[in-house]
Amino acid sequence: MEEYYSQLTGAALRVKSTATMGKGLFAERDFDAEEVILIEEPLFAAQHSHNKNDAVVCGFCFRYVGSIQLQIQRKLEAPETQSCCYHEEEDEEEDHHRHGVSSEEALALLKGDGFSLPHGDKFLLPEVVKCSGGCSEIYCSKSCAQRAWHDHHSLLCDGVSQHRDELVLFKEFADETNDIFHLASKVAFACFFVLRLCFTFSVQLIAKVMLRTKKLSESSGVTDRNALLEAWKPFAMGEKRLWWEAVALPDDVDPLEEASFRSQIKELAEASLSQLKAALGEPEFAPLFSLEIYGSIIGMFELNNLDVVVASPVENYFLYIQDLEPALKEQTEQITRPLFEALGEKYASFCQGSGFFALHSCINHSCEPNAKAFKRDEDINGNAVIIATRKIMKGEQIFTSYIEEEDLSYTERQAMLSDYGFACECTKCFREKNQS
Ligand SMILES: C[S@@+](CC[C@H](N)C(=O)[O-])C[C@H]1O[C@@H](n2cnc3c(N)ncnc32)[C@H](O)[C@@H]1O
Repeated sequence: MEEYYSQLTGAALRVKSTATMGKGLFAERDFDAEEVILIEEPLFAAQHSHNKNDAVVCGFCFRYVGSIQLQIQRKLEAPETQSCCYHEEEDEEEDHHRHGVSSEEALALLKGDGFSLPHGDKFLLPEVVKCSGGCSEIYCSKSCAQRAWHDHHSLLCDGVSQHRDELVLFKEFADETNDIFHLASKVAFACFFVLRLCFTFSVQLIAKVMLRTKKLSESSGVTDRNALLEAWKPFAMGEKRLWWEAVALPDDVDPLEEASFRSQIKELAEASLSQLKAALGEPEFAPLFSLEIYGSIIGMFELNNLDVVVASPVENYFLYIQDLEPALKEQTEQITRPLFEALGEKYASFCQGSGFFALHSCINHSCEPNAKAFKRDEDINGNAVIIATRKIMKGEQIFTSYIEEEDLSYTERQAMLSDYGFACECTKCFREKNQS
């Protein structure tokens, strides 16, 4: 384990076992407060499907692409209720920000002959590079397109896949799972959302392992079995539990119904696995398609998934306009105001996804953390960035907080963390537990 992680950490960090929390990430040198501890690319990641109109980004590194004009156009074209997190109150609030300019009117302006967004040249974005296989995936550069292709996309691209129909069926199955649940709607929603995410992730992970296995057995001549074990290594390291055992029991499920809830989830995984087998299963990869492995892949996401967030250049653009000197601002807003008004709250919506990060997922929780995930202005892609929140000395373990409410009481914090499936063993909890 330490050897595998040492290839990823470099000299400043180390992954090693802890007494009570499994493995953890440790500082191998001092870090100053506010210093960047880690910048890490995801092993795999995906933009949430409901976010695709809010942010047009590279399918590999999540950088915004095209132009500010294209980004605004996509936001305006998005159907009103496309978000999975649709809240009526938010929509009402959004309406207050609109002053009678409809999306259609704003789009007509944007697409009008000779329209050019004032000061758009101060916010240049990389040109859109289309997938060479002919599907709808887009990238910010040829290099990202090639990396995605070799990493997983050559097995999944609609334009070239021999199993296109099966992949579509698998995806549709995930999309329709909310009908399968007979329990309360909140439960259905939570599991539905996880399963959709897991569709994207499991196919990406499995395609990635298959392609890497093929490459390893071609280049080094090792047996398929050994190559498969080597390709699986990054995921073998991730903390895993079977999904149907790891998932927290939702509040609205009667504890007496727990066994039935877990067995429904297991059946769901089983059914989705048979779709996945039809789409990607090749005999030499049979071990990847067992229910135990599939359940633990989904369980690993459940335990280790991290948000992928990229700030919006559209928000920065409108902030820039707002800060122009008064005469220029007035002149510019003659053109941009209708767009701003039609966008409403959407002007600030940003890129959202989830990802699996080899090192970030080794960071344990503390209710008095010494680090946090933080994006600086220059962090314009989906990489995770961890910074120190105080001076950290060589040898200390790096901790972030998994919850936002670190000031709550011991009992309240433990209750929140039980949703993550563990009892917190951090120094603050240890102190407070012994005081009470
Ligand atoms: C994202 S993983 C962190 C890495 C993990 N320790 C490992 O071995 O892979 C989260 C898991 O680490 C353990 N963990 C993290 N913080 C903890 C804490 N404060 N107290 C006890 N266990 C903790 C729990 O098992 C939790 O489910």
